[in-house]
Amino acid sequence: MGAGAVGAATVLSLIERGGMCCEIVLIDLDARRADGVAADMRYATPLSPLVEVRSGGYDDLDGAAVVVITAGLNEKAGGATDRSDPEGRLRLIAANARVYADVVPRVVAVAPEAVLMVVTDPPDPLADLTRRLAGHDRVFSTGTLIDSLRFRVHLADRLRVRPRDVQAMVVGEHGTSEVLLWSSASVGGTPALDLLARCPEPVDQVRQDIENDIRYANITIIEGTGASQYGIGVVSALLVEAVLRDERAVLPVAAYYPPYGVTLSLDSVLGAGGVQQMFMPAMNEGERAALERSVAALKKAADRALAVLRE
Ligand SMILES: NC(=O)c1ccc[n+]([C@@H]2O[C@H](COP(=O)([O-])OP(=O)(O)OC[C@H]3O[C@@H](n4cnc5c(N)ncnc54)[C@H](O)[C@@H]3O)[C@@H](O)[C@H]2O)c1
Repeated sequence: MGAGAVGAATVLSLIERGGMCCEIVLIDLDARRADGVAADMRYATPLSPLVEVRSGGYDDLDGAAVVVITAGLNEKAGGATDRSDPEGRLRLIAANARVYADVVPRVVAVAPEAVLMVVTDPPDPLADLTRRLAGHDRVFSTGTLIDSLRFRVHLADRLRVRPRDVQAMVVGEHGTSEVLLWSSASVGGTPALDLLARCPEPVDQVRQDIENDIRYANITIIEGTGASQYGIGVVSALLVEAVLRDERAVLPVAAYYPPYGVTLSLDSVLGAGGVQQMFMPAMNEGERAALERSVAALKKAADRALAVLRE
């Protein structure tokens, strides 16, 4: 759902990773856009493992295993590109909640068994709204996986190692209140903070710089290209695969966590049916307090999303 920048990047990544999907249908309010993107992608399929890519309408979701929802305003269109604005992506909540109030019931009517993956910003409160609209729990959002990858990339840069070998996680909101788990970040078996302490720059300054790079990465990208799309496209394709293959992959994606009564990212086990279990990762006192603040921000945001249903 949504054949814009993120939807298109997700489909391209699914085609290139290959082999998981036999049929991909692109749907957009702008049917000509969905037609154009699908036609463009289809011409690449002779070079990929067998997959059918086409545009369609809601009826074509009959039997879908996963529905990826990227429909809605992005940060640039919704005026959420000011680094000094504590709201960040939450500025998009009312507009995109209205889009979801339109889209989700129609998706669920045709594809009642599908797992619903929320990508549209702000993804965590929109996942709460989606659960409510869908009337089931097979709902998750891409959460802070993209932020965690950004954390790994920036740490790797500073430490001059490859990002694949850095373990680092961001939890809570995919947004300004997100929490970087510095206390457990590591390279091989060594704490990342110990390694940073060997670098010439003061550790506090490096931490601050990395936090800013991650928290506002979307804005940096948008200033250059108008839409953050390629990284999230790869992430979305990987998550679709984890569901279709019942991988039980442990990833920081967001799902409803009953002890907090809200959707947020923790260690989530992703497989058939969506998120199957969630664990609270190890964190120090400061990180725990920051997570509580993120939960409070997410609860308010979820209420704002639900308020759209009462309009
Ligand atoms: N979760 C993440 O980490 C992450 C990362 C990047 C972008 N995003 C978000 O993803 C969303 C999409 O971004 P984009 O850059 O692709 O935007 P875009 O404007 O390129 O595409 C959005 C598409 O949604 C369609 N749309 C709008 N309302 C619709 C409706 N009611 N039914 C069907 N289609 C509808 C539009 O026609 C458009 O083609 C934004 O909210 C953006 O902020 C999230």
